Amino acid sequence: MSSGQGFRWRTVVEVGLISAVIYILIGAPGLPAGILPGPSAKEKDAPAAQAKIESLVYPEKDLRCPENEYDIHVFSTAPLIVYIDGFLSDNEAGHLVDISDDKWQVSTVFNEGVEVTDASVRKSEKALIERDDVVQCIEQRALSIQGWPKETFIERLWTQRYNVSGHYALHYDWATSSKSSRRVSTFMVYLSADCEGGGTNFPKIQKPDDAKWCEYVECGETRDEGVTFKSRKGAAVFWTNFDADGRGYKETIHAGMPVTSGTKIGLNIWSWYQAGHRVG
Ligand SMILES: O=C(O)CCC(=O)C(=O)O
Ligand SMILES: [Fe+2]
Repeated sequence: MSSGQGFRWRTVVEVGLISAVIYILIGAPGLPAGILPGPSAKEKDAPAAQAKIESLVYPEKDLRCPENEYDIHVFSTAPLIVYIDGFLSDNEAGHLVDISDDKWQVSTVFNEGVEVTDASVRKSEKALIERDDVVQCIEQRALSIQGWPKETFIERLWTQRYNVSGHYALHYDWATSSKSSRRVSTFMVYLSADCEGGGTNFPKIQKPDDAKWCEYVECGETRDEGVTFKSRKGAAVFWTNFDADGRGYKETIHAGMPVTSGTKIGLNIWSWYQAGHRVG
C-alpha cells in the first residue's frame, strides 16, 4: 500500500518537472518578458557584429594607384581633426558619383540596434558602391594617410546624397565599440558640393581664431555652434574617434547641416579596428 502511494507521488513529481521543462522550452507563454534568462546583450549583438566583420575590406596588395596631390591642414590634435583639400581628384569624385547612379536607397539609422528610416534624424539617400580599382585606390589612400594601422580595415564604402532639406542630425560615428572592435576614424569626403548649406558641423569644437581657416570653415554670421567645415568638391574632413586609452571623443559629435539649395554628395570612409581579423 505505502510503496504504491510512493510510486504515484514520484510520477506526479516527474510529470510536473517534464511539463515545466517543456513550458520553458516553448518560451514560457504568459510570463512577462525578462523573467527567464534570455540571451545576453553580447549574444543578441552577435549577428550585427558578424555582419560588421563581413563588411570589412582591404585594398589588393599589387594595386597600382595614381599619385594624388592633396593638402593637409591640421585643425586640432586631440581629437585629431584634419582638413584634406584635394583628397580626391575631380575625376575620382565624378567617377564615384557616376557609379552611385542606379544604387540610391533611403538612408537609415540604428535605433537600439534596429535599422530604421527617420527623416528627422537623417534625411538623405545612400549607395553601396562597387569596389573597382578607383574605389580600391581610395581605400588604399585612406589607410596610407593613417600609416597603415595594424588590424585596421575599411568598411565597404557608401556614398550619400542630400537634396534640399537633407541633413544628418548630431551623432557620433563611434556608437558601438569595444576593446577589440571599433570604428577608429572617419573621412567625410565631399564629391559634389553644388549647394548652399551642407557643411559638417562640430558644436563642441571651437571656431579657429586665425582667418586663414576661412577657406575651409564657415566664418560668416551663422547660428551654428562650434565649427562648420565647408563642403568643397574633392576635400575631406578626417578625424579620429578614440583617444589613446580607447575612450570615444565626446568632441567628435557632429552633424551634416541642412542643404538649403542644390545637392550635396558625400562619401563616408570609416576605418575599423578588428583585433585578430584577416581579410583573405
Ligand atoms: O554629411 C555630412 O556632413 C556628415 C555625414 C555624417 O556624419 C555621416 O554620414 O556619418
Ligand atoms: Fe557621421
